[in-house]
Amino acid sequence: MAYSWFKAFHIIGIVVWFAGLFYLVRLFIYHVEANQEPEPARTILKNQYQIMEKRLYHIITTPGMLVTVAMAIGLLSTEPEVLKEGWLHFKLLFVAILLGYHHYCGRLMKKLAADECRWSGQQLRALNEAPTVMLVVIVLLAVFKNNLPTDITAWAIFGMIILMAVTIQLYAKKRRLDKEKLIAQIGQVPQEQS
Ligand code: HEM
Repeated sequence: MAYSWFKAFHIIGIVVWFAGLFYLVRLFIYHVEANQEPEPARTILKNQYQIMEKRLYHIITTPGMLVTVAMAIGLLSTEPEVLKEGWLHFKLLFVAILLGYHHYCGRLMKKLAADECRWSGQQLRALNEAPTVMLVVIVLLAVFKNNLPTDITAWAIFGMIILMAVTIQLYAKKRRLDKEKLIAQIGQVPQEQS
């Protein structure tokens, strides 16, 4: 029974942790792109994003991570023989990378606050794909364990995920280009009239 409770809250922790990780880097993107706004909007937006990032990191993301890890320790102490299984070793490798990513997001947040972040919006968008990859790999390892499927269904699902990711990226790019075009047009209107 204790094992099921640990597992349930392990999964709840994961949902909270990832919600925080995904939204945090999205806020970083808005924060960096606020530099393109004229004053006083730039300062107002940057200050607002800074507050939102801090709250999200300290009140949602880090507690989500702590619940996930604490419940994982509960799972392992209830059934220590799981520690000998190969899938768990692979999973722990990816979890270690994820923890590194979490820590790095905290550092980026401080750099943004100090106006020292050198990442562009485009680079941050690419960075925001990293937790998706880790989520997919870790969940597949946790569910399939040592029997990761390699049949046609598995490849079809994998292909669909890639297709969805590419479509989302292309759509986001199109929206950015449309916005840039609109800004350029608006910029030209007063010049044409004068
Ligand atoms: C902190 C390191 C972690 C450890 C030591 C750990 C360990 C475990 C263990 C022992 C189980 C129970 C397996 C079972 O009974 O079938 C489990 C379940 C699970 N873990 Fe983790 N985990 C960790 C982090 C994560 C992370 C970061 C994710 C997601 C990204 C994750 C996703 C899952 C899922 C989805 C299950 C449920 C699998 C199922 O019931 O089929 N775990 N974990």
